[in-house]
Amino acid sequence: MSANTHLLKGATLPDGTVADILLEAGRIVSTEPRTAAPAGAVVVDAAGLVALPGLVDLHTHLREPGFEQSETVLTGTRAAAAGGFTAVFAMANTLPVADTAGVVEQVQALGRDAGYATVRPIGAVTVGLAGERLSEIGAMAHSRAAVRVFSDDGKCVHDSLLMRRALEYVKTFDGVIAQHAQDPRLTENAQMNEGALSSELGLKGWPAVAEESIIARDVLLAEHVGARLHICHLSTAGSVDVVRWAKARGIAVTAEATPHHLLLTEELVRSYDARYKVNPPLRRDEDVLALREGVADGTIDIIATDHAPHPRESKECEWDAASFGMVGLESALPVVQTALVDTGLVGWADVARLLSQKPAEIGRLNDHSHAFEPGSPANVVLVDPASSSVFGLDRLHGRSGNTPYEGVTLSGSVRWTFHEGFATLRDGELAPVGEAAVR
Ligand SMILES: NC(=O)N[C@@H](CC(=O)O)C(=O)O
Ligand SMILES: [Zn+2]
Ligand SMILES: [Zn+2]
Repeated sequence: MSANTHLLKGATLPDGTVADILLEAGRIVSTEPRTAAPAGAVVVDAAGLVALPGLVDLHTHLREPGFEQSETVLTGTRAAAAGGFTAVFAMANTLPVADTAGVVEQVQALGRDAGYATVRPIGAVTVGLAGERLSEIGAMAHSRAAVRVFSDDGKCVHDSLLMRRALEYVKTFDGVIAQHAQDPRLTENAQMNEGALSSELGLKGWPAVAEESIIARDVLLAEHVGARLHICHLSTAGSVDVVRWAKARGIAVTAEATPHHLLLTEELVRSYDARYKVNPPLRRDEDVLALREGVADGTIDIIATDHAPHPRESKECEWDAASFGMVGLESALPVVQTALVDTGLVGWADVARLLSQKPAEIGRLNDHSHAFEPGSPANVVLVDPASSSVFGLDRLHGRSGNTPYEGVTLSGSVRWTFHEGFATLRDGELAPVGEAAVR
Protein backbone atom coordinates (compact mmCIF):
# COMPACT_ATOMS: atom_id res chain seq x y z
CA MET A 1 0.00 0.00 0.00
CA SER A 2 2.97 2.31 0.57
CA ALA A 3 3.21 3.16 -3.13
CA ASN A 4 -0.14 4.77 -2.58
CA THR A 5 1.06 6.84 0.35
CA HIS A 6 1.96 10.32 -0.82
CA LEU A 7 3.12 13.40 1.02
CA LEU A 8 2.47 16.56 -0.99
CA LYS A 9 5.02 18.90 0.56
CA GLY A 10 4.42 22.62 0.67
CA ALA A 11 1.25 22.73 -1.43
CA THR A 12 -0.81 25.91 -1.47
CA LEU A 13 -4.41 25.24 -0.41
CA PRO A 14 -7.31 27.05 -2.14
CA ASP A 15 -7.44 29.57 0.72
CA GLY A 16 -3.78 30.45 0.23
CA THR A 17 -2.29 28.65 3.24
CA VAL A 18 0.66 26.36 2.69
CA ALA A 19 0.39 22.77 3.90
CA ASP A 20 1.82 19.27 3.68
CA ILE A 21 -0.94 16.99 2.51
CA LEU A 22 -0.68 13.35 3.53
CA LEU A 23 -2.60 10.83 1.44
CA GLU A 24 -2.73 7.33 2.86
CA ALA A 25 -4.93 4.28 2.19
CA GLY A 26 -7.09 6.30 -0.19
CA ARG A 27 -7.84 9.09 2.27
CA ILE A 28 -6.59 12.56 3.05
CA VAL A 29 -4.99 11.97 6.45
CA SER A 30 -3.81 15.45 7.33
CA THR A 31 -3.24 18.93 5.96
CA GLU A 32 -1.02 20.25 8.74
CA PRO A 33 1.78 22.68 7.87
CA ARG A 34 4.45 20.13 8.82
CA THR A 35 3.82 16.45 8.43
CA ALA A 36 6.59 13.88 8.65
CA ALA A 37 6.74 11.48 5.71
CA PRO A 38 5.81 7.95 6.82
CA ALA A 39 8.24 5.22 5.79
CA GLY A 40 7.80 4.32 2.13
CA ALA A 41 5.78 7.41 1.26
CA VAL A 42 6.30 9.06 -2.10
CA VAL A 43 7.22 12.66 -1.36
CA VAL A 44 6.00 15.14 -3.96
CA ASP A 45 7.60 18.58 -3.95
CA ALA A 46 4.48 20.69 -4.21
CA ALA A 47 6.12 24.06 -3.52
CA GLY A 48 4.44 26.63 -5.72
CA LEU A 49 1.67 24.23 -6.71
CA VAL A 50 -1.97 24.84 -5.87
CA ALA A 51 -3.82 21.86 -4.39
CA LEU A 52 -7.50 21.57 -5.24
CA PRO A 53 -10.10 18.89 -4.67
CA GLY A 54 -10.12 16.57 -7.69
CA LEU A 55 -12.16 18.16 -10.46
CA VAL A 56 -15.67 16.90 -11.22
CA ASP A 57 -17.11 17.26 -14.71
CA LEU A 58 -20.90 17.21 -14.82
CA HIS A 59 -20.91 17.14 -18.64
CA THR A 60 -18.61 14.73 -20.48
CA HIS A 61 -19.23 12.73 -23.65
CA LEU A 62 -17.37 9.42 -23.34
CA ARG A 63 -18.96 8.00 -26.53
CA GLU A 64 -19.00 4.37 -25.38
CA PRO A 65 -20.99 2.31 -26.23
CA GLY A 66 -21.32 2.93 -29.94
CA PHE A 67 -18.87 5.63 -30.97
CA GLU A 68 -15.59 4.07 -29.88
CA GLN A 69 -13.76 5.55 -32.86
CA SER A 70 -14.23 8.96 -31.17
CA GLU A 71 -13.63 8.01 -27.52
CA THR A 72 -14.01 5.16 -25.05
CA VAL A 73 -14.58 5.17 -21.32
CA LEU A 74 -10.90 4.28 -20.92
CA THR A 75 -9.49 6.96 -23.24
CA GLY A 76 -11.93 9.60 -22.01
CA THR A 77 -11.11 8.97 -18.36
CA ARG A 78 -7.39 9.09 -19.18
CA ALA A 79 -8.03 12.52 -20.71
CA ALA A 80 -9.97 13.38 -17.56
CA ALA A 81 -7.09 12.37 -15.28
CA ALA A 82 -4.67 14.39 -17.41
CA GLY A 83 -6.96 17.39 -16.94
CA GLY A 84 -7.16 16.99 -13.16
CA PHE A 85 -10.59 15.34 -13.04
CA THR A 86 -11.37 12.55 -10.59
CA ALA A 87 -15.06 12.16 -11.49
CA VAL A 88 -16.98 12.61 -14.71
CA PHE A 89 -20.68 12.39 -15.49
CA ALA A 90 -21.08 10.61 -18.81
CA MET A 91 -23.74 11.96 -21.16
CA ALA A 92 -26.38 9.61 -22.50
CA ASN A 93 -26.09 10.21 -26.27
CA THR A 94 -24.34 6.92 -26.94
CA LEU A 95 -25.46 4.00 -29.12
CA PRO A 96 -27.45 2.40 -27.65
CA VAL A 97 -28.60 5.49 -25.82
CA ALA A 98 -28.18 5.30 -22.04
CA ASP A 99 -31.92 5.02 -21.50
CA THR A 100 -32.00 1.69 -19.61
CA ALA A 101 -30.57 0.36 -16.36
CA GLY A 102 -28.45 -2.08 -18.40
CA VAL A 103 -26.60 0.60 -20.33
CA VAL A 104 -25.91 2.88 -17.36
CA GLU A 105 -24.62 -0.06 -15.32
CA GLN A 106 -22.36 -1.05 -18.22
CA VAL A 107 -20.89 2.46 -18.52
CA GLN A 108 -20.30 2.67 -14.80
CA ALA A 109 -18.57 -0.73 -14.77
CA LEU A 110 -16.31 0.28 -17.67
CA GLY A 111 -15.27 3.32 -15.64
CA ARG A 112 -14.51 1.22 -12.58
CA ASP A 113 -12.48 -1.26 -14.62
CA ALA A 114 -10.42 1.50 -16.28
CA GLY A 115 -9.50 2.98 -12.90
CA TYR A 116 -8.72 6.57 -13.88
CA ALA A 117 -11.77 8.39 -12.50
CA THR A 118 -15.18 7.80 -11.02
CA VAL A 119 -17.71 7.52 -13.86
CA ARG A 120 -21.29 8.44 -13.06
CA PRO A 121 -23.63 7.78 -15.98
CA ILE A 122 -26.30 10.29 -16.92
CA GLY A 123 -29.59 8.72 -17.99
CA ALA A 124 -31.59 9.82 -21.01
CA VAL A 125 -34.85 11.63 -20.27
CA THR A 126 -36.65 10.15 -23.28
CA VAL A 127 -36.37 6.81 -25.04
CA GLY A 128 -33.64 7.00 -27.68
CA LEU A 129 -33.42 10.78 -27.10
CA ALA A 130 -36.40 10.91 -29.45
CA GLY A 131 -38.36 13.32 -27.26
CA GLU A 132 -41.52 11.22 -27.41
CA ARG A 133 -41.84 9.19 -24.24
CA LEU A 134 -40.04 9.07 -20.93
CA SER A 135 -37.26 6.53 -20.52
CA GLU A 136 -37.16 4.15 -17.57
CA ILE A 137 -36.00 6.91 -15.26
CA GLY A 138 -36.94 5.06 -12.07
CA ALA A 139 -35.16 1.86 -13.07
CA MET A 140 -31.97 3.83 -13.80
CA ALA A 141 -32.26 5.74 -10.53
CA HIS A 142 -32.65 2.52 -8.56
CA SER A 143 -30.06 0.53 -10.52
CA ARG A 144 -26.54 -0.11 -9.26
CA ALA A 145 -25.53 3.04 -11.15
CA ALA A 146 -27.89 5.08 -8.91
CA VAL A 147 -28.41 7.68 -11.63
CA ARG A 148 -29.31 11.14 -10.32
CA VAL A 149 -28.78 13.27 -13.43
CA PHE A 150 -30.98 12.87 -16.49
CA SER A 151 -30.45 14.62 -19.81
CA ASP A 152 -31.24 14.31 -23.51
CA ASP A 153 -28.11 16.42 -24.14
CA GLY A 154 -27.44 16.92 -27.81
CA LYS A 155 -31.20 17.32 -28.06
CA CYS A 156 -33.57 19.55 -26.14
CA VAL A 157 -36.50 18.09 -24.21
CA HIS A 158 -38.82 20.28 -26.19
CA ASP A 159 -42.26 18.93 -25.31
CA SER A 160 -43.51 20.91 -22.30
CA LEU A 161 -45.63 18.09 -20.91
CA LEU A 162 -42.75 15.59 -21.10
CA MET A 163 -40.50 18.10 -19.39
CA ARG A 164 -43.04 18.57 -16.66
CA ARG A 165 -43.43 14.81 -16.15
CA ALA A 166 -39.65 14.31 -16.11
CA LEU A 167 -39.26 16.98 -13.43
CA GLU A 168 -42.04 15.37 -11.38
CA TYR A 169 -40.40 11.98 -11.68
CA VAL A 170 -36.85 12.98 -10.66
CA LYS A 171 -38.22 14.99 -7.75
CA THR A 172 -39.22 11.71 -6.06
CA PHE A 173 -35.57 10.67 -5.59
CA ASP A 174 -33.82 14.08 -5.49
CA GLY A 175 -32.65 13.79 -9.10
CA VAL A 176 -32.16 16.61 -11.54
CA ILE A 177 -32.97 17.23 -15.20
CA ALA A 178 -30.05 18.75 -17.11
CA GLN A 179 -31.57 20.58 -20.03
CA HIS A 180 -29.88 21.24 -23.38
CA ALA A 181 -31.80 24.45 -24.09
CA GLN A 182 -32.32 24.71 -27.82
CA ASP A 183 -35.65 25.35 -29.48
CA PRO A 184 -35.53 22.96 -32.44
CA ARG A 185 -37.77 25.01 -34.72
CA LEU A 186 -35.76 28.20 -34.20
CA THR A 187 -32.50 26.40 -34.96
CA GLU A 188 -33.31 24.20 -37.94
CA ASN A 189 -30.03 23.73 -39.81
CA ALA A 190 -28.50 26.58 -37.78
CA GLN A 191 -24.72 26.82 -38.09
CA MET A 192 -23.45 29.71 -35.98
CA ASN A 193 -24.58 32.57 -33.74
CA GLU A 194 -27.25 34.66 -35.48
CA GLY A 195 -26.21 38.25 -36.12
CA ALA A 196 -24.28 40.49 -38.46
CA LEU A 197 -21.45 37.99 -38.75
CA SER A 198 -23.67 35.06 -39.75
CA SER A 199 -25.12 37.24 -42.55
CA GLU A 200 -21.66 38.26 -43.64
CA LEU A 201 -20.36 34.70 -43.69
CA GLY A 202 -23.50 33.30 -45.29
CA LEU A 203 -24.10 30.75 -42.53
CA LYS A 204 -27.55 30.05 -41.12
CA GLY A 205 -28.02 31.88 -37.82
CA TRP A 206 -28.74 30.37 -34.39
CA PRO A 207 -30.57 33.05 -32.44
CA ALA A 208 -29.98 33.66 -28.73
CA VAL A 209 -33.73 33.46 -28.16
CA ALA A 210 -33.71 29.77 -29.13
CA GLU A 211 -31.77 29.12 -25.91
CA GLU A 212 -33.29 31.80 -23.69
CA SER A 213 -36.93 30.93 -24.39
CA ILE A 214 -36.43 27.29 -23.36
CA ILE A 215 -34.62 28.31 -20.17
CA ALA A 216 -37.44 30.74 -19.32
CA ARG A 217 -40.06 28.03 -19.83
CA ASP A 218 -38.11 25.44 -17.87
CA VAL A 219 -37.40 27.56 -14.80
CA LEU A 220 -41.16 28.21 -14.61
CA LEU A 221 -41.88 24.49 -14.96
CA ALA A 222 -39.30 23.72 -12.27
CA GLU A 223 -40.96 26.27 -10.01
CA HIS A 224 -44.39 24.81 -10.67
CA VAL A 225 -43.24 21.25 -9.97
CA GLY A 226 -40.83 22.13 -7.17
CA ALA A 227 -38.06 20.06 -8.74
CA ARG A 228 -34.39 20.64 -9.43
CA LEU A 229 -33.41 21.86 -12.88
CA HIS A 230 -29.92 22.26 -14.29
CA ILE A 231 -29.18 24.20 -17.46
CA CYS A 232 -26.32 22.92 -19.63
CA HIS A 233 -23.83 25.18 -21.40
CA LEU A 234 -25.27 28.69 -21.05
CA SER A 235 -24.02 30.75 -23.96
CA THR A 236 -25.80 34.11 -24.06
CA ALA A 237 -26.08 37.22 -21.90
CA GLY A 238 -29.86 36.83 -21.94
CA SER A 239 -29.59 33.29 -20.54
CA VAL A 240 -27.58 34.63 -17.62
CA ASP A 241 -30.31 37.23 -17.02
CA VAL A 242 -33.08 34.62 -17.02
CA VAL A 243 -31.21 32.36 -14.57
CA ARG A 244 -30.40 35.34 -12.35
CA TRP A 245 -34.10 36.24 -12.29
CA ALA A 246 -35.11 32.64 -11.51
CA LYS A 247 -32.66 32.38 -8.63
CA ALA A 248 -33.85 35.68 -7.18
CA ARG A 249 -37.32 34.16 -7.24
CA GLY A 250 -36.11 31.14 -5.29
CA ILE A 251 -36.38 28.59 -8.09
CA ALA A 252 -34.13 25.52 -7.66
CA VAL A 253 -32.15 26.05 -10.84
CA THR A 254 -28.42 25.60 -11.35
CA ALA A 255 -26.46 26.53 -14.44
CA GLU A 256 -23.19 25.68 -16.11
CA ALA A 257 -20.88 27.44 -18.52
CA THR A 258 -18.21 25.74 -20.59
CA PRO A 259 -14.60 26.91 -20.70
CA HIS A 260 -14.91 27.62 -24.43
CA HIS A 261 -17.90 29.91 -24.02
CA LEU A 262 -15.88 31.80 -21.38
CA LEU A 263 -12.94 32.42 -23.72
CA LEU A 264 -13.81 32.17 -27.41
CA THR A 265 -16.10 34.23 -29.65
CA GLU A 266 -17.88 33.85 -32.98
CA GLU A 267 -15.07 35.83 -34.67
CA LEU A 268 -13.21 32.52 -34.94
CA VAL A 269 -15.84 31.25 -37.36
CA ARG A 270 -14.42 33.61 -40.00
CA SER A 271 -11.81 30.90 -40.61
CA TYR A 272 -14.55 28.42 -41.57
CA ASP A 273 -12.47 25.98 -39.52
CA ALA A 274 -14.91 23.46 -38.04
CA ARG A 275 -12.86 23.13 -34.88
CA TYR A 276 -14.85 26.18 -33.82
CA LYS A 277 -18.20 24.58 -34.57
CA VAL A 278 -19.98 23.79 -31.35
CA ASN A 279 -23.44 23.51 -29.83
CA PRO A 280 -24.47 26.03 -28.59
CA PRO A 281 -22.43 28.21 -30.93
CA LEU A 282 -19.66 30.59 -29.91
CA ARG A 283 -21.28 33.97 -29.31
CA ARG A 284 -20.29 37.66 -29.15
CA ASP A 285 -17.78 39.42 -26.90
CA GLU A 286 -20.59 40.83 -24.76
CA ASP A 287 -21.95 37.33 -24.18
CA VAL A 288 -18.53 36.10 -23.02
CA LEU A 289 -18.30 39.03 -20.63
CA ALA A 290 -21.82 38.40 -19.31
CA LEU A 291 -21.00 34.73 -18.73
CA ARG A 292 -17.84 35.67 -16.84
CA GLU A 293 -19.86 38.09 -14.75
CA GLY A 294 -22.42 35.36 -14.13
CA VAL A 295 -19.68 33.06 -12.86
CA ALA A 296 -18.22 35.79 -10.66
CA ASP A 297 -21.58 36.71 -9.06
CA GLY A 298 -22.72 33.11 -8.56
CA THR A 299 -25.53 33.07 -11.13
CA ILE A 300 -23.58 30.37 -12.95
CA ASP A 301 -22.90 27.59 -10.45
CA ILE A 302 -20.36 25.44 -12.21
CA ILE A 303 -18.01 25.09 -15.13
CA ALA A 304 -18.43 21.88 -17.12
CA THR A 305 -16.33 20.86 -20.11
CA ASP A 306 -18.91 19.46 -22.54
CA HIS A 307 -15.94 17.36 -23.76
CA ALA A 308 -17.29 16.28 -27.17
CA PRO A 309 -14.82 14.17 -29.16
CA HIS A 310 -15.35 13.75 -32.90
CA PRO A 311 -13.23 11.92 -35.46
CA ARG A 312 -11.09 13.83 -37.93
CA GLU A 313 -13.39 13.20 -40.88
CA SER A 314 -16.29 14.89 -39.06
CA LYS A 315 -14.26 18.04 -38.55
CA GLU A 316 -11.97 18.31 -41.56
CA CYS A 317 -14.79 19.02 -43.96
CA GLU A 318 -17.06 21.85 -45.02
CA TRP A 319 -18.51 23.88 -42.17
CA ASP A 320 -22.13 22.89 -42.83
CA ALA A 321 -21.30 19.18 -42.92
CA ALA A 322 -19.08 19.15 -39.82
CA SER A 323 -20.13 17.86 -36.39
CA PHE A 324 -20.74 20.13 -33.42
CA GLY A 325 -18.37 19.77 -30.48
CA MET A 326 -14.91 20.29 -28.97
CA VAL A 327 -12.77 18.19 -26.67
CA GLY A 328 -12.20 19.95 -23.39
CA LEU A 329 -10.98 17.84 -20.48
CA GLU A 330 -7.25 18.61 -20.72
CA SER A 331 -7.70 22.30 -21.52
CA ALA A 332 -10.42 23.10 -18.96
CA LEU A 333 -8.29 24.23 -16.05
CA PRO A 334 -5.81 26.24 -18.17
CA VAL A 335 -8.72 27.99 -19.90
CA VAL A 336 -10.41 28.72 -16.57
CA GLN A 337 -7.19 30.11 -15.17
CA THR A 338 -6.65 32.24 -18.27
CA ALA A 339 -10.22 33.54 -18.52
CA LEU A 340 -11.17 33.88 -14.86
CA VAL A 341 -8.25 33.65 -12.43
CA ASP A 342 -5.66 35.70 -14.31
CA THR A 343 -8.33 38.35 -14.97
CA GLY A 344 -9.02 38.63 -11.23
CA LEU A 345 -12.65 37.53 -11.49
CA VAL A 346 -12.31 34.46 -9.26
CA GLY A 347 -9.77 32.98 -6.84
CA TRP A 348 -8.66 29.38 -6.33
CA ALA A 349 -11.28 28.73 -3.65
CA ASP A 350 -13.89 29.69 -6.28
CA VAL A 351 -12.25 27.36 -8.80
CA ALA A 352 -12.54 24.54 -6.24
CA ARG A 353 -16.23 25.31 -5.88
CA LEU A 354 -16.95 25.80 -9.61
CA LEU A 355 -15.07 22.75 -10.86
CA SER A 356 -15.36 20.29 -8.00
CA GLN A 357 -17.54 20.85 -4.97
CA LYS A 358 -20.61 22.30 -6.66
CA PRO A 359 -20.77 19.86 -9.58
CA ALA A 360 -20.36 17.02 -7.06
CA GLU A 361 -23.30 18.42 -5.12
CA ILE A 362 -25.56 18.95 -8.14
CA GLY A 363 -24.84 15.41 -9.37
CA ARG A 364 -25.28 13.99 -5.84
CA LEU A 365 -21.93 12.21 -5.73
CA ASN A 366 -23.10 12.27 -2.13
CA ASP A 367 -20.20 10.65 -0.34
CA HIS A 368 -18.01 13.57 0.74
CA SER A 369 -15.73 12.29 -2.00
CA HIS A 370 -14.67 15.82 -2.88
CA ALA A 371 -14.91 17.46 0.54
CA PHE A 372 -11.12 17.90 0.53
CA GLU A 373 -10.58 17.63 4.27
CA PRO A 374 -8.92 15.12 6.60
CA GLY A 375 -10.89 11.89 6.51
CA SER A 376 -12.35 12.39 3.05
CA PRO A 377 -11.29 10.34 0.02
CA ALA A 378 -7.97 11.39 -1.49
CA ASN A 379 -9.26 13.09 -4.62
CA VAL A 380 -6.70 15.82 -5.16
CA VAL A 381 -5.15 17.71 -8.03
CA LEU A 382 -1.92 19.74 -8.03
CA VAL A 383 -1.75 22.64 -10.46
CA ASP A 384 1.24 24.75 -11.45
CA PRO A 385 -0.31 28.20 -11.81
CA ALA A 386 2.96 29.89 -12.79
CA SER A 387 3.41 27.98 -16.02
CA SER A 388 2.24 29.35 -19.31
CA SER A 389 2.53 27.45 -22.54
CA VAL A 390 1.32 27.07 -26.07
CA PHE A 391 -1.35 24.39 -26.05
CA GLY A 392 -0.57 21.54 -28.41
CA LEU A 393 -2.11 18.27 -29.54
CA ASP A 394 0.54 16.50 -27.42
CA ARG A 395 -1.48 17.60 -24.38
CA LEU A 396 -4.46 15.45 -25.48
CA HIS A 397 -4.89 11.85 -24.35
CA GLY A 398 -8.27 10.91 -25.76
CA ARG A 399 -8.99 9.46 -29.20
CA SER A 400 -9.97 12.72 -30.90
CA GLY A 401 -7.99 15.88 -31.59
CA ASN A 402 -10.80 18.41 -32.06
CA THR A 403 -9.48 21.10 -29.73
CA PRO A 404 -9.90 24.81 -30.55
CA TYR A 405 -6.79 25.69 -28.50
CA GLU A 406 -3.96 24.31 -30.63
CA GLY A 407 -1.40 27.11 -30.81
CA VAL A 408 -3.13 29.19 -28.12
CA THR A 409 -1.08 30.31 -25.11
CA LEU A 410 -2.79 29.25 -21.89
CA SER A 411 -1.82 29.67 -18.25
CA GLY A 412 -1.37 26.87 -15.78
CA SER A 413 -0.81 23.16 -16.05
CA VAL A 414 -2.03 20.13 -14.16
CA ARG A 415 0.91 18.22 -12.66
CA TRP A 416 -0.55 15.53 -10.41
CA THR A 417 -3.99 13.94 -10.08
CA PHE A 418 -4.94 11.56 -7.28
CA HIS A 419 -8.08 9.47 -7.55
CA GLU A 420 -8.93 7.85 -4.22
CA GLY A 421 -5.24 8.04 -3.32
CA PHE A 422 -3.95 6.50 -6.56
CA ALA A 423 -1.79 8.83 -8.67
CA THR A 424 -3.47 8.80 -12.08
CA LEU A 425 -1.21 11.67 -13.24
CA ARG A 426 2.40 11.87 -12.03
CA ASP A 427 4.25 15.08 -12.72
CA GLY A 428 2.45 15.29 -16.05
CA GLU A 429 2.65 11.58 -16.95
CA LEU A 430 -0.42 9.35 -16.92
CA ALA A 431 -0.31 6.16 -14.88
CA PRO A 432 0.07 3.04 -17.08
CA VAL A 433 -3.23 1.43 -18.10
CA GLY A 434 -2.41 -1.86 -16.40
CA GLU A 435 -1.57 -0.21 -13.10
CA ALA A 436 -4.77 1.82 -13.01
CA ALA A 437 -6.89 -1.20 -13.83
CA VAL A 438 -5.56 -3.53 -11.12
CA ARG A 439 -5.35 -1.17 -8.18
N1 LIG B 1 -21.67 20.27 -27.61
C1 LIG B 1 -21.64 19.80 -28.82
O1 LIG B 1 -21.36 20.58 -29.74
N2 LIG B 1 -21.86 18.51 -29.10
C2 LIG B 1 -22.26 17.49 -28.18
C3 LIG B 1 -23.72 17.54 -27.87
C4 LIG B 1 -24.12 18.63 -26.92
O2 LIG B 1 -23.45 18.86 -25.89
O3 LIG B 1 -25.16 19.27 -27.11
C5 LIG B 1 -21.91 16.14 -28.78
O4 LIG B 1 -22.37 15.11 -28.30
O5 LIG B 1 -21.08 16.10 -29.71
ZN1 LIG C 1 -25.76 20.08 -25.24
ZN1 LIG D 1 -22.87 17.92 -24.35
